[in-house]
Amino acid sequence: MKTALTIAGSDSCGGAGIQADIKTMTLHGVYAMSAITALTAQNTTGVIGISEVSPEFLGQQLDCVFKDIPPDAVKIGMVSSGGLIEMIADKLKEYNAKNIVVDPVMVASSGAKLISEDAISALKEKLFPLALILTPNIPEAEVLSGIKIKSDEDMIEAARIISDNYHCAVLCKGGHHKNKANDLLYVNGAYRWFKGQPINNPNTHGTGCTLSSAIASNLAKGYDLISSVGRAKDYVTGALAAMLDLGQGSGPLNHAFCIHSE
Ligand SMILES: Nc1ncnc2c1ncn2[C@@H]1O[C@H](COP(=O)(O)OP(=O)(O)OP(=O)(O)O)[C@@H](O)[C@H]1O
Ligand SMILES: Cc1ncc(COP(=O)(O)O)c(N)n1
Repeated sequence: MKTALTIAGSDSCGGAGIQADIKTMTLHGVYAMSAITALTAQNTTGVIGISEVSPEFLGQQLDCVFKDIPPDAVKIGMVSSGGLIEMIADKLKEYNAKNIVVDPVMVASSGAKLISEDAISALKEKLFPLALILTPNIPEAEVLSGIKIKSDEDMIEAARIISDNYHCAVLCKGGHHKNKANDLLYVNGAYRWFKGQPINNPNTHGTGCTLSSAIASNLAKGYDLISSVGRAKDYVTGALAAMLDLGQGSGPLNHAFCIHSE
């Protein structure tokens, strides 16, 4: 069985973060492991508390995983401080981790800030250079590229700037852009669109976490980067199109849409 590790925050309502990642990896037939960076108290209406682990404890979790069951792919999500990011970068280098997918989570869809300013520079300096692919949404791509994104051409230019700076592939997600369903992959100096039909579903909590862990799952299974992105996009589309409606705010996806429970 192929294996994958998520390094991310726990989401008490189960739709994003570690919980979304473990569901996604499991539904891909991949054995899921976790190293938790922070506990969040949140639901579909917002985040009310964040309790970070210490860098030392995160390091212990990573040692336990890598020394025992080395993952075939690693997904990194919410990491809210510079010290945690440095620890992750040191351990990924120490264990020569492969197939690293970084989702530079900055703000929750409910509006809560999930990262400190010092962590953004640590992400750029320490973690991005280790990544195979970064998966920013539009606001994150604006912060990382330094340009405003208003058009499809701006998405291409932002992804190019980020890819050139950190020497990795960049998937600029279009959920915050006009038609909501078109993502742009920039890799090795060329771009490719992954287009979808916009789904009229306000319940999008965790779409970004789900997409990045689906990419990691497919990489773990041996698919190349372009196939992994295409397959991950199809999975998110299916989970969104299943129209699960839970909670009072922007609810979670149905990660198990492909299993019929009745
Ligand atoms: N209404 C929609 N219809 C179809 N696909 C969508 C829709 N909204 C988002 N997506 C897809 O979901 C994925 C995540 O995109 P998005 O830009 O929302 O990321 P994000 O902001 O990181 O997500 P999150 O909601 O977890 O913060 C992308 O593949 C995007 O195309
Ligand atoms: C622990 C954790 N990680 C990531 C997100 C972002 O996901 P979303 O933007 O869908 O709320 C989140 N809300 N919580």
